[in-house]
Amino acid sequence: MTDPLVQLEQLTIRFDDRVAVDHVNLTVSRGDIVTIIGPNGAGKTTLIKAILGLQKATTGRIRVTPGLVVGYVPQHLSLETTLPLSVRRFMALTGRNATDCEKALERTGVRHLLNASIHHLSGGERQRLLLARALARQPDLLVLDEPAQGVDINGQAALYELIRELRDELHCGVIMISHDLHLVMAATDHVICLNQHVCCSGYPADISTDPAFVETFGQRVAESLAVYHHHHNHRHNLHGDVVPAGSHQGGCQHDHG
Ligand SMILES: Nc1ncnc2c1ncn2[C@@H]1O[C@H](COP(=O)(O)OP(=O)(O)OP(=O)(O)O)[C@@H](O)[C@H]1O
Repeated sequence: MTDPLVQLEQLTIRFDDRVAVDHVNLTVSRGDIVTIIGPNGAGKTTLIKAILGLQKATTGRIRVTPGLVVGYVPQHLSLETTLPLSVRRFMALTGRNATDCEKALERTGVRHLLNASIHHLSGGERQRLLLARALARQPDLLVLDEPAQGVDINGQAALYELIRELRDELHCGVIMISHDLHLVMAATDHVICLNQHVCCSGYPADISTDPAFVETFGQRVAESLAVYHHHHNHRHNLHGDVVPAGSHQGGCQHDHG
């Protein structure tokens, strides 16, 4: 099924005179797992915030299916550390009943922590709790901002596997930001390499061999993911600005074809 949940059309977001997101087209449908990769400051979180309705478009359109239920796992969770807060209470803040909350915790593998203080959770446990909170809403769309941060390497693979399973069970769409390139390549249907604008996008196997990817992430990363060459019509520097073809400024090189 290809029910579009979110469509971005030529989305551009500027902060003063700086372009954070530049003419991005993107569709997330039910059943999709779309992963956004890109260097620091590439506009990934800004793009996600636009999908969540937390950031206005400067130009372009953000279309969201009416009544869309979104489950969001943020990059940072700021909590008042002096206030005691158990996992049970944290989950109750979703407004879902205890059974739904416990089911969600069970599904993400942290039900045994029900009475633990959320301030004492490990990085991996915290991510699974945040995923359970998102899951308790029975979302149509899961939005995950670096879901595997603080998770050890074995745990990362398991977490991405869990995300795939949840996609299948809920038949939801998933859009996530990730820096774990190897795991992303294995666990994603569609990758978008963002550097303000979309440098390259497609199936993981194609992206990993795209020169735009090589330019953005460096030769070493690219070599570990295999490389092929195709046509380019421009380059851009490390700030994401387009520079004329043939220029030797560092950055990402690609076409929009
Ligand atoms: N509210 C804001 N006001 C002004 N500038 C902002 C605002 N939010 C983000 N920016 C700028 O927009 C650019 C993109 O930021 P964003 O957080 O989207 O990048 P990112 O790709 O998620 O980076 P990272 O990988 O480091 O998390 C950055 O230069 C950032 O400083």
